[in-house]
Amino acid sequence: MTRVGVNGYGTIGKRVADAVAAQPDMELVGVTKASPNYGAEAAIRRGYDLYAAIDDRVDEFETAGLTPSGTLDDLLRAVDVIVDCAPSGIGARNRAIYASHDTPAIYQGGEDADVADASFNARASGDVGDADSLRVVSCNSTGLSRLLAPLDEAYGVEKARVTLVRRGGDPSETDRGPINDVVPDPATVPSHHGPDVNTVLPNVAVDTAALKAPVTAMHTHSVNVTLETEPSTATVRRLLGDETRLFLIPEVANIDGAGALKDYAADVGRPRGDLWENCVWEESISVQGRDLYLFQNVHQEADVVPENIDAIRALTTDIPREESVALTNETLGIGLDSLLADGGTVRDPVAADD
Ligand SMILES: NC(=O)C1=CN([C@@H]2O[C@H](COP(=O)(O)OP(=O)(O)OC[C@H]3O[C@@H](n4cnc5c(N)ncnc54)[C@H](O)[C@@H]3O)[C@@H](O)[C@H]2O)C=CC1
Ligand SMILES: O=C(OP(=O)(O)O)[C@H](O)COP(=O)(O)O
Repeated sequence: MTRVGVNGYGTIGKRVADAVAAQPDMELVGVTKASPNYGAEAAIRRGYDLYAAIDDRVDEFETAGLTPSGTLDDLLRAVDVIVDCAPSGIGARNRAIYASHDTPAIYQGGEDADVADASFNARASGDVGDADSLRVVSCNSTGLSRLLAPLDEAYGVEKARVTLVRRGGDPSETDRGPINDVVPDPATVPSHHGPDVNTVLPNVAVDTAALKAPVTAMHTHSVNVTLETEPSTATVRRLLGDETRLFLIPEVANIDGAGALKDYAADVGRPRGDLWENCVWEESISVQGRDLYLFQNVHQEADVVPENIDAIRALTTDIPREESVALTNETLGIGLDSLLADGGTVRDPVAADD
């Protein structure tokens, strides 16, 4: 049983905590919060042991009636691995604390790649060897790595070009922007996403350009990949459809954007309406010569969560990657196979294309 702590119970941390608690081979020892806000109260209501992320704030928790089980140091003494889910940049500052306890650590994509011994994506990374720390690449890079790895293996990727329309902030981030604009962010090319993908897929040529839009639900990627061979549209659809962490949205489902996707996720019982899979519009997948085009959406709050679970196993056990992925998928319920997929309007043109 791997004893796990989560440092930073925010958007990512609370989801990672739930996912850890669902694993048969992991024990969630506790979670930290920096302040005794509604998130701290919710953690206690969910039955998680709450620790103060910052030593001298214990009084604040006590005053709020949320007496913590201890501080981050206490948590680190009780775990085999810590998952850092603190705000971007704080993870790098926490590194020395984890090192002082000799505690293996997993960091998130808001940190620079050199925060850890290796960057990680369950589908794309090679063996992590004897790494003592891993960094799960960002939500957008996770979405791109899951897509590009099978394409490169099957057909070879000569060059991928991706335009990312990023959500301005998460639904709870009222202070985020833009409010009424679409902003190149960064205005320079490439954005950090292509180089981030290369930390797990070093041999795949990928250029990324990014914008921010005043939406909160999901990121949208417009993808063009020049392949080294000329597969048919049908075979690419089949290849991507066989990937467990890619959900091919059937045309007949009439899901036209992030609003309907999140609605569907909630309707089928996903916790918090989370979509752990990349969501690829099946009818958008088209091959012209060696050029592949498609649109996909990425739920930024959720897609890195299963990757964190597989990163924990990669860091602390000898369980083979495929076994870990299968167990994570099974315990979380990953693999949205739409009941509509075989009866919809999309399959007919595919059959004709074969
Ligand atoms: N929100 C997103 O869309 C995604 C975020 N990430 C990355 O995940 C990491 C966490 O991001 P979010 O969950 O969005 O942040 P968040 O702001 O929602 O949550 C961070 C949590 O850390 C706590 N915290 C503050 N100071 C701390 C400290 N010194 N030590 C420990 N905890 C502290 C806060 O109380 C808060 O609960 C960042 O690296 C981010 O770039 C990665 C993928 C997607
Ligand atoms: O890791 C993320 O995005 P990224 O892949 O664009 O770096 C998360 O969506 C966090 O993005 P934010 O830095 O806008 O909060």
